[in-house]
Amino acid sequence: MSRKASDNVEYTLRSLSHLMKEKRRKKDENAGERSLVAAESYTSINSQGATGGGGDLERAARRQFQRDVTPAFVYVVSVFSALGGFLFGYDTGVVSGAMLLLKKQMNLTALWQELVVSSTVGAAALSALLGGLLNGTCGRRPSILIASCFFTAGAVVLAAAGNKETLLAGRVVVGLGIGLASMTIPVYIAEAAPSHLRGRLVTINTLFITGGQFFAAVIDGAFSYLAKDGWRYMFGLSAVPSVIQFFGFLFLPESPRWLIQKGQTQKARRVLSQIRGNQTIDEEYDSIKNSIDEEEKEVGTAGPVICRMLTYPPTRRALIVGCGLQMFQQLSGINTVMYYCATILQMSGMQDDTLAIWLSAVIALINFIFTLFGVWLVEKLGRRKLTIGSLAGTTIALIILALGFLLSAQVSPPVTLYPRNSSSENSICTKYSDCNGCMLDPNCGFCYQANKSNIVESSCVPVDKKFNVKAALGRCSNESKTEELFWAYNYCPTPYSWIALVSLIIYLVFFAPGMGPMPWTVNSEIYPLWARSTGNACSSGVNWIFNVLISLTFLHTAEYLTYYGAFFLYAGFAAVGLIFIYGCLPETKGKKLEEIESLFENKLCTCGASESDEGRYIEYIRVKGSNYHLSDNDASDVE
Ligand SMILES: O[C@H]1[C@H](O)[C@@H](O)[C@H](O)[C@@H](O)[C@H]1O
Repeated sequence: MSRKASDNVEYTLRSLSHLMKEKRRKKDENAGERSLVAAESYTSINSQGATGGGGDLERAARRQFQRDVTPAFVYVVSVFSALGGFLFGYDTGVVSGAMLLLKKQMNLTALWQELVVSSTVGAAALSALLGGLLNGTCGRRPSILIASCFFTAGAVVLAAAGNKETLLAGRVVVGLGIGLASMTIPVYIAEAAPSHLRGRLVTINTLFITGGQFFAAVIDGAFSYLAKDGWRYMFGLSAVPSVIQFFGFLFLPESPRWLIQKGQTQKARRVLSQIRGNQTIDEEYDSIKNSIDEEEKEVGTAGPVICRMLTYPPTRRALIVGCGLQMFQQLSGINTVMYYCATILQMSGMQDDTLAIWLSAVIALINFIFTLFGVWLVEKLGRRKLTIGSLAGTTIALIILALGFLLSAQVSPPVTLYPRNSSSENSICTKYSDCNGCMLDPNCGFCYQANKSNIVESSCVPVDKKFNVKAALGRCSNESKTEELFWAYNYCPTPYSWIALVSLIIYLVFFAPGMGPMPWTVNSEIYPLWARSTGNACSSGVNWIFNVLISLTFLHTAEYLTYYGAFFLYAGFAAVGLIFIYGCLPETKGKKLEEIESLFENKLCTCGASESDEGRYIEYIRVKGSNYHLSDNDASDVE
């Protein structure tokens, strides 16, 4: 054995024996047992692999220890739950590709298209708000089972829909599932996870949301070639994960915290032992039970939960932070980017419909990959730093996006050709003197003749409302474009269009790891047990309401404020959000759910717990500079 390795082993054994003595002295059974497990595994690894050198030993010990501390079952629980996140992402994402085919096959007017898209989001808002009641009274598990029934039923109705009314009904049913899943799943995972992994496991749910959005974009691309019934497959496929989730949850347990709250002691103990593996659960059980009893004494049990939450300062503050986070997530325009990225990409010069669909898939993939970064970063940086860094980057990206559009608007090509006999239909568009004005009017498109990338002659003409891909009359009304004649609907040919594409990517690189997942993660942890369902119902409801508001108003906002105005507006919202989060979001990393309420005891906006706070509840054994996270007790034990 090398000198360095033998030093390490000796040092470790001394630390461990010291730790065990301390533990025995304190007669703390739980912590003592856990240390023993770690000590045994560490010593056995040392005796087997001493030749491997200090680094290998340390890594092996850490791996062994993590296996002991985190049984695989909690990962199984999280992944099955996160299938609900996948369906949330899939069902909100798939509609844009399905719509391209549907509007032709079912002759959908603009109003019907808008109804089919936003009915889901509206229903999600409603069911998220009502889901709090279901969660509180029936439990998390039945709520998830009901959500998967909604997902499956919605998928079947949509895939079989014979008319637009059935289509609308199917989208509403799917929306009910999305809303219920979006508020229940983060809570369920947070209540089952051990505190040192909670952030990571809840963030996996958002990873699945973005995964669902990416998968939807790929399915949209693949089935877009099946012009006749491609949309049926797009919608119907979502029945597969929802059925898997349903059957999985028949075997998965109820949240132990909910069971304790409802007084189902034996069952709660059984579930807790099941998800904590070979660790003793007495300490965790007692701390949950005590905190419920104390809260009941302090807040009482009379009256509706929302009233108690609003009159009790810590939960009122938590609610403001939780709803604020969800509101600013949507106000920073993520869904404008996700729903309209094909349009935004077309504006940056990609004229081909299929190419735009595939590029949307690339954008969704970027969102997914960078959410994965969030999963990795959340337990390293903590929620606060991650959210602040993410929103700061998002704000800058929005400003660049807006500047890109501003620059494009300034060099917007002028209209040079006006029809000689302007009919009434024509006159809506003849009032525009350049492409920018023409593009912003949904009734008009820009028809231009280009000669080696120079625009020679151009006019603003009414669009053929049915397909948007050609003009209703005059030049460009013939679908077989001549070589030099181009039709630009919703965009203008300018040399600065690439800025939109680049800033869209920067936007997602910053948004995805922090502002995407953190509002969900933080909301799953900041409320005490009695207020958790209601708190999450309210904040998820706020998320969906602002989602509808922003995505429904984007095109109108762009019409009134122009595109750069709209993005400057979102940048302004994001900047206000940054101030709010900087002032009000405390760090919850590593804290037990029962400890988090204390962060909201002081008046709002003095938060931002320092790293040194962790000394209170994180125990380390130091092996020459390497820290092994052992238990959630007082660090002074090992000093
Ligand atoms: O956290 C998610 C995620 O960032 C999605 O990409 C977005 O579409 C949702 O609205 C949001 O809630």
